Amino acid sequence: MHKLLNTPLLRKESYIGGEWWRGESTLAVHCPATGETIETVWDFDREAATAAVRSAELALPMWRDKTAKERAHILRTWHDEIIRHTEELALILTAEQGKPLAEARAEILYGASYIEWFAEEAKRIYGDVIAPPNNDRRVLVLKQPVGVVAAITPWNFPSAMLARKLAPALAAGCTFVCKPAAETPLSALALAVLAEKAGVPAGVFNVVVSSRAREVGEVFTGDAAVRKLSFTGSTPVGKLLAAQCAQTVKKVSLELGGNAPFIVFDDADIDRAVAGAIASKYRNAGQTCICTNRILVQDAVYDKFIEKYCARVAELKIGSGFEDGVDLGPMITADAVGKVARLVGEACAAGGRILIGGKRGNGNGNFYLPTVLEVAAESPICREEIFGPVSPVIRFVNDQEAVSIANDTPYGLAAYMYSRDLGRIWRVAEQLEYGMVGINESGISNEMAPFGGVKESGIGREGSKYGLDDYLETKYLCMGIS
Ligand SMILES: NC(=O)c1ccc[n+]([C@@H]2O[C@H](COP(=O)([O-])OP(=O)(O)OC[C@H]3O[C@@H](n4cnc5c(N)ncnc54)[C@H](O)[C@@H]3O)[C@@H](O)[C@H]2O)c1
Ligand SMILES: O=C[C@H](O)CS(=O)(=O)O
Repeated sequence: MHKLLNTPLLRKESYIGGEWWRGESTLAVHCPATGETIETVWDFDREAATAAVRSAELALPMWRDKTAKERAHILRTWHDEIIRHTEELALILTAEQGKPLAEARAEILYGASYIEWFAEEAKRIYGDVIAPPNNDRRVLVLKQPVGVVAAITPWNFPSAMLARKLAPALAAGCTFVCKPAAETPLSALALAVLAEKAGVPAGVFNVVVSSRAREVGEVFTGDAAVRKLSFTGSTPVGKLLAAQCAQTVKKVSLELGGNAPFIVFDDADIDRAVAGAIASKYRNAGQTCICTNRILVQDAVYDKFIEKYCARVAELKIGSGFEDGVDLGPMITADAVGKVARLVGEACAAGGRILIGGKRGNGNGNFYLPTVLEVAAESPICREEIFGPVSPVIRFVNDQEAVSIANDTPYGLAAYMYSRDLGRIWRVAEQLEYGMVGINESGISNEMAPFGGVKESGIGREGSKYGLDDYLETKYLCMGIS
């Protein structure tokens, strides 16, 4: 395996209460490009999850009572340590998740940007003094940390999705326990190494690695000391966890699945639209929540778009994320490849036509060729989150048809539209039932913007000035002064 093995950031133990825990059983972490085992890590269960919650509960008063400036300094130091170790973190990420190194480096920097952002926002948590209804009292509002936060994160961005949660939580004065995806635990453990180095106090940040997700989830959602669950993952699991949280009325942040439409109108800059669609569709081999899931192209420019788009797809290079010049790495597992193959087969059975790709890649890795197929809006592939390198393309006639097709899904995370008509942009963007809309731009993710969805794509926002609210409680003080 790549030279990453010699980095002290590579840990087997889970990080609980400021200690590195060794367990009684292990789980293997595989390289999706080759199938080889890159590391075995200790595999924990509900007891360790409970111990982590107790550690976070014990550390809460100390962390909550630090000044905002003290918390900000520690977060900023953590950010600086991450930046200093970007290359090692990126190598670990590519090894366990498979994405090209350039994307892995970008993810590390992207996650670090949330820690930097909320180190700054920590000092901007404001309350209110409100005009009283009577002169014998004063009305005040305090913002206070929610308390112990539990997080469960996915394998597709194993570093950034964790950073996007821990940053606002710790900035607000909360303490934090998390369970990374069992496919990609190493990135979270590497962040814990740097947390310790940056002076994050024991018990403030805890990482529990487990193959028994349900067990750990039952602790995180059931323990009354946990006052908030922040989950990023599939919509079905998000629904299950939210229901479990209801028993103790926890706050929840849910960043769930997507079914992004990418709408190309007849007045669009076609070259810009092609570039935007390639970037949005094939990043992380199509395994991102905001990947384009359906491409809608207006009749008058359909043939021109298809010709240019397929030419660009044909140039995409797939291979190991460690290879120079690779555009697409492997998918996370063989099952993930199987799901994509099933969706393509169903689309073809329903009348879809493959224009390029449509089959598994060579070698023993989890590869699927970048694929474009023409489908009807009703095709089964348009109903599911593909989460793979496949572009279904749909032809439409008028604006209202495009909006109707785009909104015809339970999901509402990201949508994209390309047009140069200002009136059309406003009319369509306001009608799209999505939390985020890219207009002539598909690179929409950054720490300064509120990331999140509507409908069955989630609850809450991550990043931006709005992101801190999800980790704060509002307390009203009515002070009699007579
Ligand atoms: N909206 C966003 O910001 C965002 C970001 C990344 C991924 N996602 C979504 O995540 C999905 C892909 O990630 P995934 O395959 O890891 O999703 P997943 O829902 O299968 O797993 C996500 C996490 O939940 C855990 N988990 C699974 N079942 C659980 C249970 N019963 N109890 C407790 N924990 C459980 C997993 O171990 C993992 O850590 C896609 O749907 C994608 O759209 C959304
Ligand atoms: O997969 C979901 C991620 O949130 C995508 S991004 O890294 O935020 O663009």
